[in-house]
Amino acid sequence: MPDATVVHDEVVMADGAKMTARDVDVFYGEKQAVDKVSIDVDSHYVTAFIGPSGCGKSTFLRCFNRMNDTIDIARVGGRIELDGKDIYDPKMDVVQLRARVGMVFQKPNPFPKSIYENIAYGPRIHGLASAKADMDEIVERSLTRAGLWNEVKDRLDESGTAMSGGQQQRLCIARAIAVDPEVILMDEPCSALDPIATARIEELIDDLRGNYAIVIVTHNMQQAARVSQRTAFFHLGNLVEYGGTEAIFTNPRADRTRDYITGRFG
Ligand SMILES: Nc1ncnc2c1ncn2[C@@H]1O[C@H](COP(=O)(O)OP(=O)(O)OP(=O)(O)O)[C@@H](O)[C@H]1O
Repeated sequence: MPDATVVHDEVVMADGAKMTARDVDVFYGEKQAVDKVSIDVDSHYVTAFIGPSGCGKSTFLRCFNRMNDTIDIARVGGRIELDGKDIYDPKMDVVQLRARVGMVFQKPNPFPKSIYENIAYGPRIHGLASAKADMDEIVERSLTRAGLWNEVKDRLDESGTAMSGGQQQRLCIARAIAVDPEVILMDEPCSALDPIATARIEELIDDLRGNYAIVIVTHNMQQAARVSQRTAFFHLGNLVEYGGTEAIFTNPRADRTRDYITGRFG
């Protein structure tokens, strides 16, 4: 029986959370990867999920927009709500859910289409633009927000896959933004990037903060400390401790958190 999660007062939300997870379990076949995890995600902050490799942080992240549905052997239990609505309700439209809860992956994965089409695809299938001028505006706004417009405005017809890795990742963030999400999930978004491209993504995350609830999985503790205001520490499928980032890094309360932060394991 794991110890109960240590939850700091700072992360208890008076005015309701954007997303909540309650007693979430995930199994891959017989193997349990996430064990009774409960957490609230605030819309105003960046929340970092940290912990040693294999602790279940990516698996848990994928529960928030039902990405685990795409893995045959994955089974999710417990309850996850977005604005108080059960996202695993059979009536939930998963395509709609994934527009509201967007995702950016470890490896930039632009479509093999033009830069313009990478952004326009989502708004088109969701019917967000009726005229070409509306679509042009969405494309410009999304690329501007992702800090990419000035670099690409004269080559919107070029392929998204011909850009640098860092630009591709910002394109993927622009693509997520284009459908007006409320939550953006980022699964190790910088792990394939060099330090300069990483710094730009970290700045971008900071710029986006407040407009979207952002949840980022990272095994880079310095990155979690730089970009997040909330940190959740996972170990062996358990959520060990959840609190303000500064408190987690300077004054952790659980022994397992302290050992990880001070480099004693993981
Ligand atoms: N598609 C899958 N099929 C079977 N087992 C999986 C699958 N994905 C993850 N696992 C297992 O679930 C556990 C948790 O993995 P997960 O990737 O969520 O951890 P993580 O904390 O994000 O690790 P990392 O930082 O290495 O990505 C691990 O034991 C992993 O081997």
